[in-house]
Amino acid sequence: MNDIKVAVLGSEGVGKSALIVRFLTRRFIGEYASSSECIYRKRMSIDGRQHNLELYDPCSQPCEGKSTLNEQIHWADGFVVVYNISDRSSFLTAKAIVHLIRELHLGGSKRDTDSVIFLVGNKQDLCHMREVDREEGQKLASERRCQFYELSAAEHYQEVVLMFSKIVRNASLGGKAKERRRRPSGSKSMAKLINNVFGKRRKSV
Ligand SMILES: Nc1nc2c(ncn2[C@@H]2O[C@H](COP(=O)(O)OP(=O)(O)OP(=O)(O)O)[C@@H](O)[C@H]2O)c(=O)[nH]1
Repeated sequence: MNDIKVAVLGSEGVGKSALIVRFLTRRFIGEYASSSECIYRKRMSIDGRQHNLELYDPCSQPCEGKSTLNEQIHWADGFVVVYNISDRSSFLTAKAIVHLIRELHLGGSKRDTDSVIFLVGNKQDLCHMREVDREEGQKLASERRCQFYELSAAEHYQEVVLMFSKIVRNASLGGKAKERRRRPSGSKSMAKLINNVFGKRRKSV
C-alpha cells in the first residue's frame, strides 16, 4: 500500500473544496463552508496498485493550529495549485505558490517535481467573465514545468477525476521518500465530509 499526500492550494474562493468534494462524492456543492483545514482520505486503485490518498484542503480563514504554506508544501508529495479563470489576482497567487514550491523543492530531483505540480484554472464555465486566457495558464505551466488543466468543478466531473487520478499516479511513480515535517493538523473522515456537504445550504451558480 502506497501513501500519497496531495495538497490543494490556491487563494480564497477559487474552488479548492468544490474540486475535492466533486472528486470524492461526485457532487458539485454550490456552497461549501469550512472553518478548519482538513485532510480527506480515500483508497484508490490505479494500474492495479492500491494507494492511500490524503488530500489536504487548507482553510483560507485564520483558524486554530493553522499550518503555514511552507509546512503544507513540505508535507505533500503532489500539488494541485488552483486559480479561478475569472479572477486575475487568484492567478497571480497561483503563480507565487508554484514559485515557492519550486524553491522549496530545489533539493529534489527535477523529474520528480515536474510531474507532481498541477496548475488548474477552475470555473471554466465562467468563461464569459474570463480574466485569465487559457494561453497564459499554459505559458506559466510550461515556464514552471507544471501540468496544466482548465476545467470546471461545477460542470466537469470526469475531468476532475482524471486530474486527481493522474497526480496520484505521477506521485506514486516518483517514489519520493522524503522527510515528513509537521503535518497539517486537521483530519476528516468521509462521514464527516458528507455531513459537511449535506449540512450546508446549497446555492446554484
Ligand atoms: N461557477 C463555478 N463556481 C464554482 C466552481 N467551483 C467552485 N465554485 C464556487 O466558488 C465558491 C468558492 O468555492 P470553494 O470550493 O468554497 O472555494 P475554496 O477555494 O475552497 O474557498 P476557501 O475555502 O474559502 O479557500 C463557491 O460558491 C462555489 O460554488 C466552478 O467550477 N464554477
